[in-house]
Amino acid sequence: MSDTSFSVTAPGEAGLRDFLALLKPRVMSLVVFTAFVGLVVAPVPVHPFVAAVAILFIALGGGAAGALNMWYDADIDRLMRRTERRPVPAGRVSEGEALGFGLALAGISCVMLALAANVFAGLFLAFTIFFYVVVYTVWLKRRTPQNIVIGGAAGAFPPMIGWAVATGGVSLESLLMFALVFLWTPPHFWSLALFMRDDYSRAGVPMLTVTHGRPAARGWILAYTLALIPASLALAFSTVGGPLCLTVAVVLDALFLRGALRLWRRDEAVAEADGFAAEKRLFRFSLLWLFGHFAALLAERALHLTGWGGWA
Ligand code: HEM
Ligand SMILES: CC(C)=CCC/C(C)=C/CC/C(C)=C/COP(=O)(O)OP(=O)(O)O
Repeated sequence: MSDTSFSVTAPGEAGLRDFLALLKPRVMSLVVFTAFVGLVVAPVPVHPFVAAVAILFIALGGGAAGALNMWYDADIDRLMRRTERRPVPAGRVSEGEALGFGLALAGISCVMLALAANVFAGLFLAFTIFFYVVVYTVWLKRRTPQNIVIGGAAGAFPPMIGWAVATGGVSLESLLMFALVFLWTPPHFWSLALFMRDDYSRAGVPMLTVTHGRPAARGWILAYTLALIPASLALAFSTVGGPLCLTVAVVLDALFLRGALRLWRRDEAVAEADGFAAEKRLFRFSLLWLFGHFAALLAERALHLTGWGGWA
């Protein structure tokens, strides 16, 4: 995420980089990539200009959600080392500016997506922003360790939005892409929460590692990784998958499972002593895992256009 972006501006003096940081550009890059793949693999071709405009507004909508999240979370972001330098807690952007910026961008992106693509896609983007900001950030994040499981749905909607841009609707394939991101979110986030537990504890955010301890989180990471495997294979065998997707899925799933098993077996004292190296590795690998699956869908589609790829 973009909280690591530094600015030379003094407190109260917002620079362009600060407003860019409000969009959480690093996280949103993968969100937007999954939306792009959802759009491209759909069976209805989209004019390249419409596709480019749609992706731009999905990116801006995702960024708006990030800005609204940072507006609401400024108090807890101030208490965590990872987030204390963000524009709002650091005082470079006021809460009012972040709120206004987020709301304006959210409104513009949803309306423009509805006009450029279709009303369903625009409403779906609005619902996703609502889900991330209101359901996850405002309602669940500070209340329950299930926050990221339920709230994670927001991050899983973008490939469905991409699909909706092309088709105007929902399908089994777009639901399988949703399931892939939805089941991936807990191992993605909880592996990070294993080595960031103290930050969340300081801020009073009830992440699983704080409320139930690290050993429980290790067990849940393994459980979700096991659930992720059938979802990834089902997607590979669907109409948007093919032999390439299946190969990538088998390799990445095996590596993810190996990493999750390793974390599960780890002794807490050993993990603490080596600075949570294996946990950090699995977190980084989770990003590669998701990117790899969606890149494989894209490659399968490209092969399909040349007469190869796909199951048919
Ligand atoms: C509720 C769901 C999620 C939670 C709680 C979560 C949480 C986090 C956190 C706390 C970080 C560390 C960011 C930092 O450097 O400060 C992170 C990194 C990241 N997340 Fe997630 N995440 C979620 C869903 C997603 C989704 C759906 C995607 C993309 C599809 C995603 C992509 C990324 C990426 C690309 C990074 C690395 C950013 C970097 O390079 O620093 N995350 N996530
Ligand atoms: C198109 C669209 C609207 C997309 C939204 C996609 C989305 C919800 C992605 C989730 C990304 C994320 C960083 C969640 C963590 O928030 P956090 O508040 O727990 O993380 P933080 O502590 O780093 O702020």
